[in-house]
Amino acid sequence: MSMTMTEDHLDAARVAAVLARVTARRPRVQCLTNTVAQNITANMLLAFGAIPSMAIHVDEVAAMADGAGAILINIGTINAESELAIPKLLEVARDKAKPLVFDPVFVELSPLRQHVARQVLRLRNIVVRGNATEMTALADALQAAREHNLTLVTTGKIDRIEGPRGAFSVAHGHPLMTKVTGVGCAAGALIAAACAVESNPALAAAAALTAYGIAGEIAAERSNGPGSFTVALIDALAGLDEATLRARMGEEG
Ligand SMILES: Nc1ncnc2c1ncn2[C@@H]1O[C@H](COP(=O)(O)OP(=O)(O)OP(=O)(O)O)[C@@H](O)[C@H]1O
Ligand SMILES: Cc1ncsc1CCO
Ligand SMILES: [Mg+2]
Repeated sequence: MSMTMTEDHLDAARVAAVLARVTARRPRVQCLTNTVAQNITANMLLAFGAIPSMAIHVDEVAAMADGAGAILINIGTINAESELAIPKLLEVARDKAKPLVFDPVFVELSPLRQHVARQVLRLRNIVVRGNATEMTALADALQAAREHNLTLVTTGKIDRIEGPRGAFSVAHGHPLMTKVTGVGCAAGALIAAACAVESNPALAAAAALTAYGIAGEIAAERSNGPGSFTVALIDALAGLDEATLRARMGEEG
């Protein structure tokens, strides 16, 4: 997606303020996500200070989402049952005005995923987080959905965030983040947790991705490859403080 707005500036204090609200309020994020990324997503949410719930049964997802601070829908391993659970989550998000983050995993690869993504994109006020391939495959539907307050988050070497109330670029992170499956999926969950405590979704996404990217930079310095990087990423996210954010964001002195 091309940037059409002047970008906002994010400083360490604003990131730290969002992180502090997550830690203080411990929002629960109801995640309907893929079977590959469930574990890393739940652990990353805990490291971030949030509470994961990974319920998937079609007859209980609405109840589970009802008291949650935010909802994540990720179609990475969509199956016949989760296809039916998705509309139930959309209904709760709409009726209870809950933040909803949608991750259109591999939407470029199948007509079913295209169909489901377009159903989800009919909902107002959602955040869509995908990589460049996924966001490009949905370009027309994303463009149309901007009419109803969509926030677009395209991750990669530089994360691009664009919503009705602001636009940000986040240049933090490390290439090892692409060598562990589910790191992108977990990013969507962190954005959802931030949206539970920050009403501007673009700011919430930028704060979450800045924290995640900086945790990735720290983890890369402490690890020897993708396996140890995964553990180090969880540790680094859990250990982030405002002084570290300031130093990594060039605000020292
Ligand atoms: N080349 C890179 N350098 C630094 N950070 C990166 C790079 N590529 C991705 N990231 C970071 O990795 C995280 C995941 O983004 P990515 O775009 O790789 O997700 P994804 O492709 O959906 O991943 P997956 O589906 O495998 O979980 C983001 O926080 C992003 O900023
Ligand atoms: C590898 C994989 N396959 C379906 S979902 C997933 C996790 C990364 O998106
Ligand atoms: Mg992905």
